[in-house]
Amino acid sequence: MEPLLIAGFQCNELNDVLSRLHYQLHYIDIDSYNKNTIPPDCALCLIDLRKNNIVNKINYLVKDLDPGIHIIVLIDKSQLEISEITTFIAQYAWDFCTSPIDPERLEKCLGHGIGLSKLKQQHQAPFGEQPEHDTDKPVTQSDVMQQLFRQVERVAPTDIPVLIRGESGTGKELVATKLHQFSSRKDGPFVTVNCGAMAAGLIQSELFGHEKGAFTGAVSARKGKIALADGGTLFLDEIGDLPAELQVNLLRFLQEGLYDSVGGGVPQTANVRIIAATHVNLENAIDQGQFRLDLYYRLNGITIETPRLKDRRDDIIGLANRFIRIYSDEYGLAIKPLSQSACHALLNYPWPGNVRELINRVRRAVVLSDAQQISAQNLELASIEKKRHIALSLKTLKDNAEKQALQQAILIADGQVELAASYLDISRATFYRLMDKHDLQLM
Ligand SMILES: Nc1ncnc2c1ncn2[C@@H]1O[C@H](COP(=O)(O)OP(=O)(O)OP(=O)(O)O)[C@@H](O)[C@H]1O
Repeated sequence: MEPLLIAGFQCNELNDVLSRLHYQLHYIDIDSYNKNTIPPDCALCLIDLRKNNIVNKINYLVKDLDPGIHIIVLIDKSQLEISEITTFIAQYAWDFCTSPIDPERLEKCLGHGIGLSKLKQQHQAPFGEQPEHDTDKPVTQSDVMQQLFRQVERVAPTDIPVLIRGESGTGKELVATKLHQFSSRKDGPFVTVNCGAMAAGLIQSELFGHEKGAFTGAVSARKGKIALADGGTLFLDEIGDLPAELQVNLLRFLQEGLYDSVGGGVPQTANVRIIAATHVNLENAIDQGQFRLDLYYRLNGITIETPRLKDRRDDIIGLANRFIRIYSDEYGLAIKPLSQSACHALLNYPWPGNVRELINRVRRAVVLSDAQQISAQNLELASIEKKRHIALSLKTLKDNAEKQALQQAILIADGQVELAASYLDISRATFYRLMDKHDLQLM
C-alpha cells in the first residue's frame, strides 16, 4: 500500500517528515490531474490547501478517491474562517493540520492514517469499505447501520425467513436485495411482490399463477411470482396488507412447500427463500384479527429492523453526497458540495420520510442550485436554519438580560453580594456562579 501525496505547492518543508515514513510517495500535480493518476493501492491522501485555495479543483479528485482512503488537509489557521474550506474539511478530511506545521504532529498523523487504512483493509466488512461512487452499495457510516449490515451478512447465507421491519423509506427493500446478493441464491431470481399495491382479486393469480381458462380473461396459463422466484428469493413487501385468504395459502406454502395455481388441480412446488417486510406493527394487526399468528411465526425466523434516518444521523451527509453525485451525473451537472448551513439543516431536520425524502430533496436541490454550493434553501430546509438562528438569538437575549440584571443588582446593593442576590431572589452560590459565567467583578 502506498500513500498518495498531493503537494505541488510548498512540499519542500515537508520532505524531512515524508522521508522518515517508509512509504512510497506519489505526487499529483492538480493542474494536470486525471483519474488515472491515482494509484490503485493508495492508502492516504495529503492535500495542501495553504496559500492556494484549490477547493474547486480538488473536489473532483476527492470524489474519485475510494472513501477508504484517509484525507489529511494542510491549511493556514486563517483559512478556518473560510466556509468553503471548513465545509471541505468537514465533508472529506480524516484530519487536518494548521500552519506552522508541527513535523512531529504531521508524522504521527500520517503514520496513524496509513496504519488505520491498513487495519480497515485487513478487517474489511463488505459494506464498510465500499467505494462511495459505487452507487449500488448502501451508505453505512453510522454504527447502527454497520451493525445492521453485519447482521445481514450473517443471516444471508442461511435459508431462514427474514422479517424486515421499519418505517417507509428506511431501506427495507435495499436490505432484502442485499440478503439475496449475499446468499447462495444470488445467481437465482429476486422477485418482489408488493402485497399492498395489488388489487385483491388479482393477487391470488399474481402470487400463485393461473391456468388457461381459470377465469374470464385468462387466455393462457401464467406463472405466478412464487414460480418465477424458484431457485431464488421472494420478497413480500408490505406483508401486513396480504388479504386473509392468501395468508392461508402462503402459510401452506411455507409449511409444506406446496401451492395451487388458480384453476390448477395439481399442487406445485418451488424452492424459494422468503423475505417479508412491513412498516405496520404486525402484533397489533394480529390482536385485531387481521394477520394470522401462525403465519407471523413462519415469516419471522429472524427480524431485522431498519432504523429511522433521524436515529442514524451519521449517515445523513454521506447519503446526501451520494445522491448529489448520482443526480449530478444523471442530469449532466457539475457536482457541488453542500454549504455549511445545508449540512446543519440536513442534520437538524427530523426526516419523517426517511431516506426516500432525502433523495427527493437532494434531487430537487441538484437541479435548482445556481451557486457554487448546495444551500439549505435549495434543499427547501431554510426554515430549519432560521429556527436554529432564532434559538441562538433567544439564548443571546436571555444571556444579555441575565448579565444586565446582575450588573444592576451589584450597583444597587453597592457591591454587597448577600443583598444583590436577595434582590434577584437567588442564592449567594448561584449569584457567584452567574458572576463567573458573565465574567463580572464586584465593585
Ligand atoms: N443506507 C442506504 N444507502 C443508500 N441508499 C439507501 C440506503 N437506505 C435506503 N436507501 C435508498 O432509499 C430509497 C428507499 O429505500 P427502500 O425502498 O429500500 O425503503 P423501504 O423501507 O423499502 O420503503 P417502503 O416501505 O416505502 O417501500 C431507495 O432508493 C434506497 O436505495
